[in-house]
Amino acid sequence: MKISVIGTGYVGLVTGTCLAETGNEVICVDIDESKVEKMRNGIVPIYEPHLDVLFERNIKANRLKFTTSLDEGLAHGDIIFLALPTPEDEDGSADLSYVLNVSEEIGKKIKEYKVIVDKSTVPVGTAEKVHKVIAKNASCEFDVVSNPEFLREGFAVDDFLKPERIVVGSSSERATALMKKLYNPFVRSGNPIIVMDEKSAELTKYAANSFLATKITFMNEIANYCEKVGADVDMVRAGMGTDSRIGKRFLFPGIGYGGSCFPKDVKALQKAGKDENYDFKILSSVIEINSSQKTILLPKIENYFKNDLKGKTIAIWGLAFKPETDDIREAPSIDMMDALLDKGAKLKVFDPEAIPNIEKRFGDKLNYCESMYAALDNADALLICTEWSIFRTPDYGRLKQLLKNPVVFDGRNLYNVNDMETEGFTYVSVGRKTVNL
Ligand SMILES: NC(=O)c1ccc[n+]([C@@H]2O[C@H](COP(=O)([O-])OP(=O)(O)OC[C@H]3O[C@@H](n4cnc5c(N)ncnc54)[C@H](O)[C@@H]3O)[C@@H](O)[C@H]2O)c1
Ligand SMILES: O=c1ccn([C@@H]2O[C@H](COP(=O)(O)OP(=O)(O)O[C@H]3O[C@H](CO)[C@@H](O)[C@H](O)[C@H]3O)[C@@H](O)[C@H]2O)c(=O)[nH]1
Repeated sequence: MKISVIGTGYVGLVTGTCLAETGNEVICVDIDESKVEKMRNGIVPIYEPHLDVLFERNIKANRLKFTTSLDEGLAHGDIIFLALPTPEDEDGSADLSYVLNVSEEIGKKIKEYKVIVDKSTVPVGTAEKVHKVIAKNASCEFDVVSNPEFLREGFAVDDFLKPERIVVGSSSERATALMKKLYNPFVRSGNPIIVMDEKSAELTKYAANSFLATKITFMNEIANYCEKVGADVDMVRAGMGTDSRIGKRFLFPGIGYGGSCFPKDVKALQKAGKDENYDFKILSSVIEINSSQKTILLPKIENYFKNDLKGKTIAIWGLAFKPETDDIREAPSIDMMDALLDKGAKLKVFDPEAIPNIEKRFGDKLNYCESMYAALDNADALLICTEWSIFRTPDYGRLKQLLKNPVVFDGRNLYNVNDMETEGFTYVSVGRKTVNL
């Protein structure tokens, strides 16, 4: 099939590449000329595990192409995917300007039947708006489908190739048949393509993200309470998660959720509720709790240094909003670094992939280090913000040798509390016993 993808970010590039992988001819369109130039030269512009192999082989096979020309993209695809940003607007709602502006162009430019597929995360009613905007100028038939994307950064290729489900919001039999033909190769193991109306599809995405953000936030509250009463959140998590009605996943407490999706999507659903005079009380709490959770370790760090962080050097491991990505959008590390800098601390930071993006945000305010151990040299304490695998089994001897004080503030509960106690570290984590303080 001939496919065009408009917007070549984390979602668009993965979508385009994976659809080329099943034999489709794909053109990806992006307005960012430098990005398109890189991709034309065979460079993947983001860090996403396993994407490079598929990317390279589909470019070689001539199934995956890149352009800055919307005209070229629209002429090519029978199915046109919109994978455009829907960032948070000032009032918390989703900014639909990218989606609607491109839709307006689509209306002016298409000359034969096309299926326009919205893959961006958008509020209920957007498919209808997109349809109207295109219809204003369109001289041919077209259908608009809502097809929310559920991939996770860091696992995006696997999530796309082996989805647990595919949601298709469509009221056109013709468009639904094309979507099924396109996606059947991805659900051969029997996972469903769930067809529903457009509005329900749009809400499914916000509901799923808001539920997951709520699940994490609930565990963060349990963790905070564990500290008050001397319970261990790891034990509570194990005890709860084995109940299949609750499930083991997304129960990991820490310094809050971040990323390009949960924070903005929870706020967008809350705002969409408000617009209908519906008060999503649970979402308001989730937003509030997550905001304070991001800096939950700050008072503990201040307390350790007797409320004087001026001139103290803190080493930070992990800056991306989660492991296996270079994405720093809404990363808890940013809140922690802003707060620590504000208190006069100096920061030596390390992340396997996110330093170029962090450097754009913080410039020369941070000391960027080449390795996790380089960050520790002469630092007064270590703070862990992201659970990259390489941090999981550190050389404790080296840690003690390099740090001025053997103290670790762990925002992701990476280490066994008893091991840290035996090794002689002062160890502060989330929802568990603090040792050697
Ligand atoms: N990142 C994720 O993990 C994820 C997962 C599921 C859904 N989503 C949703 O998918 C959408 C895209 O997210 P993303 O993370 O891929 O965004 P992104 O910011 O990584 O990428 C968006 C791309 O669109 C391009 N663009 C902007 N305006 C354009 C235009 N007029 N024409 C062509 N290209 C244009 C940008 O240059 C950029 O490359 C959002 O609605 C997001 O909420 C994201
Ligand atoms: O038990 C957990 C799981 C996650 N997180 C945090 O939650 C955030 C989001 O993590 P994750 O969901 O793994 O990453 P995303 O790539 O943001 O993916 C989410 O957002 C995407 C964009 O909408 C959706 O497509 C995915 O299904 C949804 O999981 C990160 O800051 C994690 O550190 C926790 O704190 N505890």
